[in-house]
Amino acid sequence: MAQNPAPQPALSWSIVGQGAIGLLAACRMQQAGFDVSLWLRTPRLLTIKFAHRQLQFQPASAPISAVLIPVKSYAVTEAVQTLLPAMASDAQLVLSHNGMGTIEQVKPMLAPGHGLWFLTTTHGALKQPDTVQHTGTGSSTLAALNNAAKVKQQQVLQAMDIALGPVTLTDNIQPALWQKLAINAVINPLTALYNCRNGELAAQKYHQHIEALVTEVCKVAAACGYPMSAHSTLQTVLRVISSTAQNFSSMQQDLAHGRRTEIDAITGYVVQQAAHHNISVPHNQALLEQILLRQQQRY
Ligand SMILES: NC(=O)C1=CN([C@@H]2O[C@H](COP(=O)(O)OP(=O)(O)OC[C@H]3O[C@@H](n4cnc5c(N)ncnc54)[C@H](OP(=O)(O)O)[C@@H]3O)[C@@H](O)[C@H]2O)C=CC1
Ligand SMILES: CC(C)(CO)C(=O)C(=O)O
Repeated sequence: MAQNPAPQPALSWSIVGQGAIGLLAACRMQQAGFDVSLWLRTPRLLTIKFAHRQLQFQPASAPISAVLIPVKSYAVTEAVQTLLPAMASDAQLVLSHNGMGTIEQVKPMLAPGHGLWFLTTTHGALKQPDTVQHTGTGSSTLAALNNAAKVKQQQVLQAMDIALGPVTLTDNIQPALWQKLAINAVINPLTALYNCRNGELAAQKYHQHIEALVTEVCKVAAACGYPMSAHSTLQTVLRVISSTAQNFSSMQQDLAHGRRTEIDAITGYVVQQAAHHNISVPHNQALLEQILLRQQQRY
């Protein structure tokens, strides 16, 4: 007779940084009873206000058994490098960020027992000094990226469902990442360039440009083995423009505050993959150059 697998004991979780998404996840997990600590550049006790309550987090200490890494795409490999000496031999690592390219960089850094995951989310969060706000209710897609992850699936899924759920577990994260990439490759650079809220991109004057960007991303996705319909991807992008109309995108905010953007992992990734497959992407190429120039002037 088939038996249900024995329930696995909950893991202790560490979360990297004190950014918006990481603190949202940390607060929700602590409120649900999880043992959560923070991996900060300077280890210390951190008090954060969330939903009218003050929550306290201890600094993470070795050995780390599970870690959520919700840092900007360009900060992922350095974060993993600094975590490695503190990680248990069967530690679980969950990457979570906008943009692409980090999975290939992180995989070879890990020991055979380290489980690797990717979680992509549509939740929105805002960090202000000592406070984190849940600014947009969303959902997440999660996938195990190696065999050492599959062994701990039940525990990681249960924790991520509390942190940034509801979570859909998938065998292959790539289609979800390409869909998110198409959204970010349109909204982020355009709002950064025109210094506007997401909703302003619904104006007719931007429609042709958006359609051209989406068509190029879909051609590149197909060449990479993830075909996406240009028509339905465009509808998805327009839906996100409308559902996040009042938001300033992360790239608009980064440029406005003189911070480094994630353009390399978003439009840069599209252009790099296009070159690899000999596909012409003039609209994405031009946007990449414009944002890099703005970033150089401000960062
Ligand atoms: N905010 C949102 O609503 C959403 C964000 N995302 C994506 O999620 C990712 C994270 O976003 P967000 O939370 O806004 O980003 P933030 O930059 O606000 O947060 C990242 C945090 O991680 C810290 N950090 C980075 N590297 C290390 C390290 N090696 N050790 C310790 N701390 C480190 C950063 O510190 P420091 O500043 O010192 O580098 C910062 O506090 C991004 O890719 C973003 O695009 C996706 C959906 C929504
Ligand atoms: C979906 C979108 C565009 C919401 O603003 C986003 O992910 C971002 O700003 O980085």
